Amino acid sequence: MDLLLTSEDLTMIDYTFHSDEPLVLESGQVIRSFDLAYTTYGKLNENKSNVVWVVHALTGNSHAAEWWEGLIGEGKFFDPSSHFIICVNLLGSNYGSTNPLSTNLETGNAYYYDFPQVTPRDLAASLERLRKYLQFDKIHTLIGGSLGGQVALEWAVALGEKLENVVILASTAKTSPWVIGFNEAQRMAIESDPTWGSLIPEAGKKGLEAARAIAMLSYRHPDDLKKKQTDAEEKLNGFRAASYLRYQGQKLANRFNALSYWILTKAMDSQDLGRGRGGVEAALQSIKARVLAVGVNTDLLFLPEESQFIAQKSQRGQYQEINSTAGHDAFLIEFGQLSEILASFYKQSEKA
Ligand SMILES: CC(=O)SCCNC(=O)CCNC(=O)[C@H](O)C(C)(C)COP(=O)(O)OP(=O)(O)OC[C@H]1O[C@@H](n2cnc3c(N)ncnc32)[C@H](O)[C@@H]1OP(=O)(O)O
Ligand SMILES: N[C@@H](CCO)C(=O)O
Repeated sequence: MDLLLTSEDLTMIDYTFHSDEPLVLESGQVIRSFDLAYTTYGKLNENKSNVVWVVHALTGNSHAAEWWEGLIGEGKFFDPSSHFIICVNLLGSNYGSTNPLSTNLETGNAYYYDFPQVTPRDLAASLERLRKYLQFDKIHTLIGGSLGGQVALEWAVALGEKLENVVILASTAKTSPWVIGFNEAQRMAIESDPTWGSLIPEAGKKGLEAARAIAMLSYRHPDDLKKKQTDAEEKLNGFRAASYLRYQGQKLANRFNALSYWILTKAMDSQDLGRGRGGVEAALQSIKARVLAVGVNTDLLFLPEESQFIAQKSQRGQYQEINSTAGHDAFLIEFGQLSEILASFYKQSEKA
């Protein structure tokens, strides 16, 4: 496909990529064919050297300029007038890519609970299909946070010299028991929904509300809740923090599917960059690109030490920290700091 011809202006364009070639997953299972919904912003330059590939987090979608509005857009750090920005809805997610509600070609019915387990490495392999299709021999920057960072790290190892810079935000090279525990508690909440197990698209919806409420406690910091959810008046019931979590649960359940949530939290759990590569350190050392790992000082989920480790063990790694009371989700919120951190990272590469 010639994106030089299709991206004549700087507006957002939505596409769907279809792969007919079977994808063999780490588990040994095979997805016979799949779709990836993706969105581009800006215009590819002639030597295709301005590609910025964004990988979204757990419940994100390909509309990166919406959920990262402080970072992508006219006058923003990643400006479509100079960068060609692409973001793909991850396989398994319900924003247009093949997911548990899609048709399983083996049966002719929707996958539902038969959707195969996917890992961040599998998700990276699906992105690689699209890169080849688009004939991008180089990616200038690959950037992702949280689950998106896990996928980006996996892809950075596989891309080798084809990748120049990788930015990993609030993420990890190997999922900690703490994160797996949070995710398991959320899946237990989904399982306890009496509709879970039935073949309806809304299966597990109430359970997903509870799962998101649990997750929010890991995405925020106690100081953030104290600042925003303290009750002014004396009371015995009806606390702000309680209605906040209930609201957040409903907000997610109204836009996200519990089966996709299940698949993607399982993917998050399974991250081990060193699997089959002689360990995590060896895998990080094998990355050829410059690596910027960014932690959040108040992240209670993916700890800053995990980002520091990525930077320390990568050959060309550096660490920066976001200071925020927002907790883990600061990578989706603190645009000013993120822009400064990125500017300083690229400035150094100009000097090198
Ligand atoms: C269609 C799509 O949305 S696509 C996917 C986009 N999402 C993503 O990519 C995922 C990444 N984004 C996120 O996780 C989030 O949007 C974040 C982290 C960036 C910001 O989170 P938010 O929920 O907007 O912020 P915050 O935690 O401050 O909560 C604010 C919301 O809670 C509501 N709220 C705050 N306090 C209370 C309370 N005590 N009781 C009830 N509701 C409350 C606010 O009214 C506000 O509601 P709104 O979202 O309807 O405007
Ligand atoms: N808040 C993020 C998850 C944390 O990385 C999301 O909903 O995708």
